[in-house]
Amino acid sequence: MSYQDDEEGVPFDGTTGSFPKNFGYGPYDGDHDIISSSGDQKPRILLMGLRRSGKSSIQKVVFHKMSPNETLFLGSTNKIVKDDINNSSFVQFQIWDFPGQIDFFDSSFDYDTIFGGCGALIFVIDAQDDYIEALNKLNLTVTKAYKINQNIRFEVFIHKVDGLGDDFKMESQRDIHQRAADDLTDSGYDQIHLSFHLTSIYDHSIFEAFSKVVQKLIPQLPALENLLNILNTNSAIEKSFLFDVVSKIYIATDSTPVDMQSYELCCDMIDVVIDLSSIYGIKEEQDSAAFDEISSSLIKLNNGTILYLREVNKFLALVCILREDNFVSKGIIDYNFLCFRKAIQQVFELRNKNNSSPVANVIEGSPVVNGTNIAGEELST
Ligand SMILES: Nc1nc2c(ncn2[C@@H]2O[C@H](COP(=O)(O)OP(=O)(O)OP(=O)(O)O)[C@@H](O)[C@H]2O)c(=O)[nH]1
Repeated sequence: MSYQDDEEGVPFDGTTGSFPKNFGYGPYDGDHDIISSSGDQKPRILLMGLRRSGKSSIQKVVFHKMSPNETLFLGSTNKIVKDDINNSSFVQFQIWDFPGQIDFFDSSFDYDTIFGGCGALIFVIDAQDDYIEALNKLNLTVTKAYKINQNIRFEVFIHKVDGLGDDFKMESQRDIHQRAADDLTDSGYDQIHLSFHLTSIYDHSIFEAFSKVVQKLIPQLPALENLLNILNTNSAIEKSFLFDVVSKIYIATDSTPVDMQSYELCCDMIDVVIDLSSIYGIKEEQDSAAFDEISSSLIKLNNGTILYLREVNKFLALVCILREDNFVSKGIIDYNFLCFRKAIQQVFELRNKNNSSPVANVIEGSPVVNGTNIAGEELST
């Protein structure tokens, strides 16, 4: 393994790491942006489910770096806990962690406000427990929320699957999926779409599932995916992820399927880079961070694969997987990366300029044409 601090990394336009704070996040369909009670435009993600299903643990592990074992000592949540995910992170939204014993007939809860401004609702089901009661609650929650806000995305985390064998895991998922769909049909809501994810805080599955939830709240996702596809094609890269460095959520990847092993490798690489930078990379006299505009790393695996990380801005890193034979043209890859980085910045700048302008919509729909990025520059092949 080799680690290198890329000294010749070109500072980007003098604006690297200084993207405007408001990235224009909103519901994916762009019909209306979510305004929180404080007036901020921030998508809201609700965490619901029965008591002890693992809601608070998920939030703490993914966004507060709590180790999974420490969650054993978490107390029960007895009121709605609102968490602003915006400190030093690209991923900006609010997570509302609900108490498991929430009663939908309690008049003290203002459901119009709660569901009205919500982007995604994650319902957590403990797969190690009997899930019949959880399915009843899921049905009640989803139908109630849908009546108030039809734009909510419903995500079901079949959680704590670390304790289950592979066959049992798949069988539980099939059974839960089937029963939940039947329940919705019985209550006359078969138009509601539920997405299912198998998760555990003891591996990367919870980060992967959360990545997918967050991606659906990023209006620029098609543009980002297209840019990654173009970068891959022109640089002989096999897989690339755009990571939020702090949470290790990937906010976009190219259109090839994600396999867990590649995702885990890339997460581990970010850990290695941050750890090494914290020890050797921080200059004492400056107030510098472990991840900055010259952060870059190259790891050669003994199976002829290369992991290549480059800083995109102070929140985002591009992590690529490619074959060692294709890395001979590193100059081209680096040039293409600079075009990619510039295009990404333009996507967000345009979005920020005018959230609802026709220009922003064009960019969401067709950001890149025939190997040319939206900056009009050709990528090298
Ligand atoms: N095996 C396993 N245990 C988990 C997992 N996630 C959470 N737990 C455990 O589940 C227990 C309950 O977790 P909490 O996060 O407190 O559950 P909660 O849903 O917030 O509970 P309430 O606040 O009562 O609604 C804790 O002991 C966690 O360690 C997981 O992925 N696998």
